[in-house]
This record gives sequence, C-alpha cells and structure tokens, in this order.
Amino acid sequence: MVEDLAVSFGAVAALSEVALSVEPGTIHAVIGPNGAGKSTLLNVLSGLYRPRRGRIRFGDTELIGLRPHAVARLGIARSFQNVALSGGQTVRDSLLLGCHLRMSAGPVRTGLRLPGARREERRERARVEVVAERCGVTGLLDRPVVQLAYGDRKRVDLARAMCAEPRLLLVDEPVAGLNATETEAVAELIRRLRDEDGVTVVLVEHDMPMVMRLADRVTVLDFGRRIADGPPARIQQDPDVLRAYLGTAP
Ligand SMILES: Nc1ncnc2c1ncn2[C@@H]1O[C@H](COP(=O)(O)OP(=O)(O)OP(=O)(O)O)[C@@H](O)[C@H]1O
Repeated sequence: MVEDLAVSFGAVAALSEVALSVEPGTIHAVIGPNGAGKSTLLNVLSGLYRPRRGRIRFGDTELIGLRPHAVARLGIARSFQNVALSGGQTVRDSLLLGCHLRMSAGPVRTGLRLPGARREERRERARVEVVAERCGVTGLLDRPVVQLAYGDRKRVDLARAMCAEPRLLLVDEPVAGLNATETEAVAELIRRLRDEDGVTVVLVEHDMPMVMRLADRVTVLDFGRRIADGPPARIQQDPDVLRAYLGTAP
C-alpha cells in the first residue's frame, strides 16, 4: 500500500524509503522511539503532508496529491494524539461534525433545509447514537467537551472519527495518558471495530503490551526508516528492534 515514502522538513529526513502493506480488516501497528516518524506517516496517509517521493495506494486510488477532505471522502478517518475537540460544543456536536466529513448534502442544501438535507441530518443523528453506544459515550452526549475527563475525551475523539464511517481508521496514540482500565476499554473498542465493523486500523502507539496484544502486524520505524515488519511475536524478538528501544550500540 505504501511504497518508498520520503518526507523531509528542511534537513531533517522524517521518513526515508518507508514501505508497508496494510491488509484490509487488520490492525496494523506502527511503533518506534520518539521522533521515529510515526506521526509524520499518519499525516502523509491523511493528506496533511505531501511527501517528497513515494506512492500510497488505497484500493485503486493513489492518495498522494489528494487534499485531506478528499482523503476523508474515500473513507479514511483519523483520531488525534492531542485531542483537538473544540471548547464549548457538546459531545453530540463534535460527533455530528465527524459525520459531516462524509456528508453528501452541501452547505447550500443544508442551509435551505431542503428535504434531502433534513433526511441526511436525521440519518446523521441516528448514526451518532449508534456510534456513541458502540464507543461507550452515550451518557456523555449532552456534556460540553471541555468538561470531560482526559480518558473520556480520547474515546469521544475515536467516536468522532468513527462517525465518518471509515474503511480505514488512523489512530494516533489512543491510550497515551490512560490508566490500565481505560486502556483495556479502548483496546477492546478497537478490536471490536476490526472484528464487528470490518474496519482496517493503522495504530500508532507507545504502549507495547497493548500493541502486542492487539496488532495483527507491526511495522517498526527508527530515525525515519523501517527497521522491522512482521507479526508481533517476531517483532518482540527482533534484534534491531531491541537495539532501537534499548539504545545499545549495534
Ligand atoms: N512539522 C514539522 N516540522 C519540522 N520537523 C518536524 C515536523 N514534524 C515532525 N518533524 C520532525 O520529523 C521527525 C519525525 O517526527 P514524528 O513526529 O513523525 O515522530 P514520532 O515517531 O511520531 O514521534 P513521537 O513518538 O515523539 O510522537 C522528528 O525529527 C521531528 O522533529
């Protein structure tokens, strides 16, 4: 799916010759030490950064050159490392915004409140209820986002991404800062998205036990290069990976 990707910021090569193939319907983790290029990879996949070289195929579509909204319309959604849910709105507003990413009625139709747009809005409101239930945030729907605990915000952000009905979900550090119980709840949710909704997940995460339990396949980056790729059991034994994490000299 991703071939020979290269991204640089001035003299910093954030990604070089990175390749990975994500099987549909799997959880594919991307791990690596700080600054390895994981978030950069997600930013390229979601159309925020345009790489210097490389190819990214999603089905039959080349993603490079597409703007983020065009990528979203193809069925690729992402959740964020630093939850950027805006202040005064309620959880329900935030989730409705997530639905809008795939909305077919344009602002004119919605503004004029034509029948098609009203139907669409009813459909979106129903979808918000279903996703909220699935993500365990139904009780939070009418709360302002600013009042939420950090762990709840993470789940709401995941729910917001799911409202767009993605085929591919890009998840950036979903359990950073969560306690063990909250981590298990998020892990279980991601597992169900794969198993019950057939969503393909690319997961960037530092929590190794979670990654090893959850992922079908793991790609390891270090200094912007791919140093290993394979099933979790093999990755855990890989000498290059151990070196990268332990920081010992080769
Ligand atoms: N917008 C940017 N401008 C300049 N340099 C950047 C930018 N984004 C990332 N970098 C640099 O690119 C490299 C890869 O960063 P990236 O954030 O992708 O790493 P990461 O693996 O996600 O790290 P972390 O685990 O700490 O989130 C780093 O050297 C970083 O400083």
